[in-house]
Amino acid sequence: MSSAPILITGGAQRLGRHCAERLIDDGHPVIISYRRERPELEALREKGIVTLAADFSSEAGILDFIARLKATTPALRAIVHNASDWAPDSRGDDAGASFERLFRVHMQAPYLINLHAQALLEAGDEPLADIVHMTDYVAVKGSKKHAAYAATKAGLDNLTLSFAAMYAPRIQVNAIAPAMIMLNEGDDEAYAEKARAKSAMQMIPGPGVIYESLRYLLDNRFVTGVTLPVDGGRHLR
Ligand SMILES: NC(=O)C1=CN([C@@H]2O[C@H](COP(=O)(O)OP(=O)(O)OC[C@H]3O[C@@H](n4cnc5c(N)ncnc54)[C@H](OP(=O)(O)O)[C@@H]3O)[C@@H](O)[C@H]2O)C=CC1
Ligand SMILES: Nc1nc2c(c(=O)[nH]1)N=C([C@H](O)[C@@H](O)CO)CN2
Repeated sequence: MSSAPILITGGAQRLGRHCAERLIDDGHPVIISYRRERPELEALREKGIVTLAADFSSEAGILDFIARLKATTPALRAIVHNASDWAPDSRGDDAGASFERLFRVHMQAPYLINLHAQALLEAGDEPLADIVHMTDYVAVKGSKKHAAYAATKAGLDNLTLSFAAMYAPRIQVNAIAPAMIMLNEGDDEAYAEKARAKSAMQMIPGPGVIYESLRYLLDNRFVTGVTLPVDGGRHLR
């Protein structure tokens, strides 16, 4: 078991929190980034998860997080770029600012963190290290209502190929492309029914399937430059 921690960005809730808790339960040290302080973070801290504040809405904010990450640990076993903003497209004056915000969290933050954290990943006590980009099924399909989100996730998906080539053979770089893993607050049964019908498996699985996919990538020593679809067979519908 590696003593170097695994970093999960945006790990204060939902999929990132689930993976952070499963990893620490499996004996891995974990660091998460969070944007908003809240009571739930205390429970994670009590489990031994290190929490670092991060706001990736500006380059300065990204670089400030990187500096504090480097001051927190001398090595990393893996980085999971999970932080994300599922913002619908705006048709107002803020459309450009909204696109820029999604570019920064989905593309610029993973790009700069990957560049600056290469040495941390290579300093780990295991022969290999991993970077995992959380993308989305819509990166290859597009989205009528989340075009900026889909485009910036597509950019993150492309970064998987470039960093996999740049960082082989010491660091594996892969992506996980989910679709409808868990509902959001306020999603009613009608929405859930529509969502279930979108995939061949006709279910909303919950975050366990993402942890299983992350485990596969972390445990496999011969997989890099790939995007793992975890979408219940959306392409079959
Ligand atoms: N949930 C699903 O069904 C699906 C999820 N995915 C992808 O899986 C990943 C996890 O999804 P999910 O758990 O729902 O994600 P969330 O929507 O819960 O977002 C995760 C975290 O990202 C953080 N975040 C958002 N914007 C910023 C920012 N500018 N700077 C720093 N942190 C930020 C938030 O922090 P805070 O709360 O502290 O503000 C939030 O807790 C995401 O990448 C998502 O795109 C893809 C398809 C389906
Ligand atoms: N950052 C987030 N990204 C996404 C979310 C979310 O809640 N946060 N949710 C989805 C939806 O489940 C979508 O897949 C439904 O079709 C997509 N991305």
